[in-house]
Amino acid sequence: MATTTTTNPDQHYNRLEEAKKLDESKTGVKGLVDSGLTTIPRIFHHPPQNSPNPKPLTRNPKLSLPIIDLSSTRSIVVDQIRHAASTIGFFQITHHGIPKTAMDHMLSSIKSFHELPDTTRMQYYSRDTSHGVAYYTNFDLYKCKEANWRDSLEIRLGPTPPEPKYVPEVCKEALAEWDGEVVKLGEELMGMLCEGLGVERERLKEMSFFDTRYMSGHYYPYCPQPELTVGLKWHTDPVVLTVLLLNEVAGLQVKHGEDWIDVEPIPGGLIVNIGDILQMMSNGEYKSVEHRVLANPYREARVSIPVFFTSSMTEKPFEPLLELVSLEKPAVYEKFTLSDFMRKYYSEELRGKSVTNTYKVSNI
Ligand SMILES: O=C(O)CCC(=O)C(=O)O
Ligand SMILES: [Fe+2]
Repeated sequence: MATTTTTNPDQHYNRLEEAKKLDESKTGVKGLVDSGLTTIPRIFHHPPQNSPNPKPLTRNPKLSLPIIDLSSTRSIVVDQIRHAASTIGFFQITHHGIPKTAMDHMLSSIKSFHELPDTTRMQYYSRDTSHGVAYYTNFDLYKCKEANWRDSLEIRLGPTPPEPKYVPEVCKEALAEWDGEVVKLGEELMGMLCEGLGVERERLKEMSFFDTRYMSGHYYPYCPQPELTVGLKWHTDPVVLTVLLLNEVAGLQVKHGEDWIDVEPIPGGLIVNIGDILQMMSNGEYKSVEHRVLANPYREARVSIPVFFTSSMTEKPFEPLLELVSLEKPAVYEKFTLSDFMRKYYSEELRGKSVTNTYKVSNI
């Protein structure tokens, strides 16, 4: 029987029942907040090492993400991107060419979706992503040990967008505009990331990186006990590259050594981070770094919209780019396929670096 109980004998609870109850409400954690609850269900309780309290992980206020002005001289930008991608794995970009109006429009349409009346929102609730649109809470709700205080509206952008009938009306207009802008930016970033590695950008195109992209419109409502849970557990992104649009409510943290860096979004800026696939293709040169989101203690909802770029070649064996492999620097990763990688990633709850580790060449 799939029922899980905690190891703490005085805190037995039926995990599966709680998961089902939440799922069957079809209104996510937003629905829980709207019901006026003051304590969070047991399924959201994280062990202290995941959540910021009672033992906060050390935080160094002096550390911050590099900010890269894309309108600077190209060689300087390439150098800054290469450096950030090889160290902290995250950077913030400004003057990236996407109009502020398109960003604001995208953020407000996702917020509006999550704030639609329950009965309207419920019609979209599903864990089936085959139509290209799915609204759910916690993609790994039935697999994870502890759930996150967030809901998501996942939308496939390419190679084929979903049929319009599946796309919530409040998002339609913003979405079309956003995809057009973000694809151009993604291509530009990828060109510069390749240049930083000394690799022809055509090499990544051959692998059809970038034809597959999807976005998640995440919504982190107010949490009445933010010290007991998280908005999103620490993880790395199982993709090539992520471009992340955030509203002004704080919460994202990036791991750097033993520190967690608070990400402070600049109005009009975007966050970029390296995914696991690019880490492996770059033979470990670029870093896919662990990050997490704290539970939102503010009445104002936190909205975040990552666009994930990846490839549609799910069965093609990938390996670190040969240009980056030499006698002095042998391949760090074995051949892998995206389908095998994704199967491993989703077979367990978010679990940080361990999936890329499974492809590490054992003798180095
Ligand atoms: O909400 C955020 O700021 C980050 C979301 C994220 O890391 C993800 O969806 O993979
Ligand atoms: Fe992420």
